Amino acid sequence: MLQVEKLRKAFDGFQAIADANLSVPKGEVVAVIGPNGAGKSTLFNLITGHLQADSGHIRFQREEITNLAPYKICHKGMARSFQLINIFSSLTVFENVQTSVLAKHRLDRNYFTPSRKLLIPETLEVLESFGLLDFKDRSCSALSYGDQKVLEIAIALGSKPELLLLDEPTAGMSSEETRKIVNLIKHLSQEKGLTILITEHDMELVFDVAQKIMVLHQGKTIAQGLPEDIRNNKSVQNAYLGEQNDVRR
Ligand SMILES: Nc1ncnc2c1ncn2[C@@H]1O[C@H](COP(=O)(O)OP(=O)(O)OP(=O)(O)O)[C@@H](O)[C@H]1O
Repeated sequence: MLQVEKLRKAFDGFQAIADANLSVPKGEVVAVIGPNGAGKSTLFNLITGHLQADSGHIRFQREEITNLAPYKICHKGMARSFQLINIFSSLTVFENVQTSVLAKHRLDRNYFTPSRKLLIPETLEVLESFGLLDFKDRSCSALSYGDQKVLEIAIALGSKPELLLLDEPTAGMSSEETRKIVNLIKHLSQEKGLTILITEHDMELVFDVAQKIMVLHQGKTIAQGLPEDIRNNKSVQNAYLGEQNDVRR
């Protein structure tokens, strides 16, 4: 579904992505792991068009999407959540999800009908599937951190994507909130057949949810394969030596 080939990106001469290669098969959960500063967020920003690549290729559903604008990539069926929660905190839970459902149907610029009257059943359906129906009229700022993250994923899915990118979805979460996100990822993958690309420092989570793992080190893909192969890979173990997150744990 997604192929990244020989991708490169430098910031003022610093090669943040030096040679990234990644293949995400349809229907799988694929994790990108790597020590701090390996280039995981930069890679995500390149894939979603939030950064421009210097060279290399990104193909989504066999179509070249390298350096397209983020909204064009989104309309092709890719959605993401960010490392820091990215919701409109002054809007209600319902309004946040409705905004993304409207965008999917390209009704966010409909000047003739008040947008709050559009696509109500579809918005309610998304809220229900995420267990957020009871909170629909609440201001987002009143939600717990964990529920805000669930809401952010619900917003991303409001656009009915084929591929969902999750950038460190459990950063800063309690173990209970983390469990909720793990269950959500499994549900979206197993029940809804969604393809998911995730970056995460929590190795327990990665080995629990991912069918395939790609390891990034100093901007280069150093390994890509089944979780067990990655766990036993010597270069991966070396890349993690001295790091807080030991891949063998
Ligand atoms: N806009 C930027 N300008 C300059 N350098 C940047 C920029 N964005 C990232 N970098 C650098 O690129 C490298 C990779 O950063 P990136 O955030 O992609 O790593 P990461 O693997 O996501 O790290 P972490 O796990 O800590 O989130 C780092 O050295 C970072 O300082």
